[in-house]
Amino acid sequence: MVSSLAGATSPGPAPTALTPAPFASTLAPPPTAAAEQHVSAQRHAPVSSPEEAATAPAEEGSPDALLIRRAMAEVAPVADKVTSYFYALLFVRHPDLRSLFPAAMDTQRDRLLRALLTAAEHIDNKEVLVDYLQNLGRGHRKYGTRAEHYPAVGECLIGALSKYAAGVWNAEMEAAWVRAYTTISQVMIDAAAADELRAPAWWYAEIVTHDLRTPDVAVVTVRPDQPYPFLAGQYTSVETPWWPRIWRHYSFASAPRSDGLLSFHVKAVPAGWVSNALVHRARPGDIIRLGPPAGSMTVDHTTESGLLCLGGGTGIAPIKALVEDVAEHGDRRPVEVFYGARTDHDLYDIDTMLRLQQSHPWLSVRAIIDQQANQQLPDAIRAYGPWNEFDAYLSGPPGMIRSGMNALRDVGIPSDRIRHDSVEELVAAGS
Ligand SMILES: NC(=O)C1=CN([C@@H]2O[C@H](COP(=O)(O)OP(=O)(O)OC[C@H]3O[C@@H](n4cnc5c(N)ncnc54)[C@H](O)[C@@H]3O)[C@@H](O)[C@H]2O)C=CC1
Repeated sequence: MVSSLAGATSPGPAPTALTPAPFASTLAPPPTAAAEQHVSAQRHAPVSSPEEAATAPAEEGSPDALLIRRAMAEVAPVADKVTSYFYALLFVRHPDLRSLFPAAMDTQRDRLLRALLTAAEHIDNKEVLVDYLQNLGRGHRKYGTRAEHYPAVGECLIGALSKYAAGVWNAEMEAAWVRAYTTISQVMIDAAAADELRAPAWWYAEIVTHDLRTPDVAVVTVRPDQPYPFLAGQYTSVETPWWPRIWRHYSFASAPRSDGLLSFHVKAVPAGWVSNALVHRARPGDIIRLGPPAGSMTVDHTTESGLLCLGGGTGIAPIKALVEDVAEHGDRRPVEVFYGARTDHDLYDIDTMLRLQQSHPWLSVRAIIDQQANQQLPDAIRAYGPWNEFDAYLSGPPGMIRSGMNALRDVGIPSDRIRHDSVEELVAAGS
């Protein structure tokens, strides 16, 4: 399945052969309301905005990275056009691929650009890139993506870039993109192939309980059709029967349970198809689909450091899972949870957290209500501490993650001891 990008390119000489693959989410059908989901967990994941990425110092990096960034900077002002043209090319030239994507493509649009920026930003940082792409490769199995689809995506990607970066595009730049895409696609294809040997592409799960905690937050518990291995602090993707091929990420709200059940905290957000369906439509007996587990916001059981956990809104879900995980390991490490919400009505899971606090002397839970405290969650930690012996966990809306990173660094926790979900999607959620 080696292919060439030749046909897709405009100026410049012939292409390098390529073993294709899509950038991050190009074949992934995702989504809309960015707030409806959170994403890939990474330890001290690089969080930068598209604007920052586009204006990153152009002079640093390998020759390929410089060429890639140059093209990115050129297309940044017309990102929407590039994305539309890319999908138009893909579906016209490869109509068989259309069925891998959701019926409504409007929400798909900016994911490609984000994925490109992420890949371009990290092209020199193999460790981060490989982790990210392996995850994507595994995650693409549930969309029905196969190795032979990747060349088509590569062709159309280069086709779209060469058209909109025409002012700077040349043979050298094209070769750099081809090399990058070849690497990217191969990592994804290999990860998917390895995963195929040990796990299904997706799981079916039946909703067993549906607990509406506030007018727009539900705790949904499901029973997967076969064992679902995961770690506390991870997340999965969820597809409902009402919106085929539209997947959203949700963190597991409990550590793995002996009865195999999984639970999620879902907030219905404006224009959030999946979240509204899960909160307002789903009932026990309904069947949803789950993708594989992902994310590295997990407890490091090799250390005895304390855990400082910040959970904002439904971001408390994985924090609860982490607390249960520490309890199950009998570690008795200090765990300090700050649970932030806009009003006291939004503290929908405070009873559970307080019950956990009662059972575990090493656990402290503090509710921070914006209105009452006159400050947002991350600032609250400054009044406590010292925190230099703690690892930190951040879970919540993108703006909270950003200001949480700053607050944590200010109180002496280095970024390599801070874990949180989400790289580029947090950014795209536009805090
Ligand atoms: N693993 C993760 O990171 C998870 C993330 N989430 C995300 O958490 C969000 C939850 O939404 P809601 O419940 O509506 O939360 P929300 O928007 O009501 O915020 C909850 C609290 O976080 C703090 N906060 C919010 N924005 C902030 C900012 N810009 N700077 C500092 N602090 C800020 C405030 O204290 C606020 O009360 C969603 O975006 C969801 O995708 C949800 C579950 C897991």
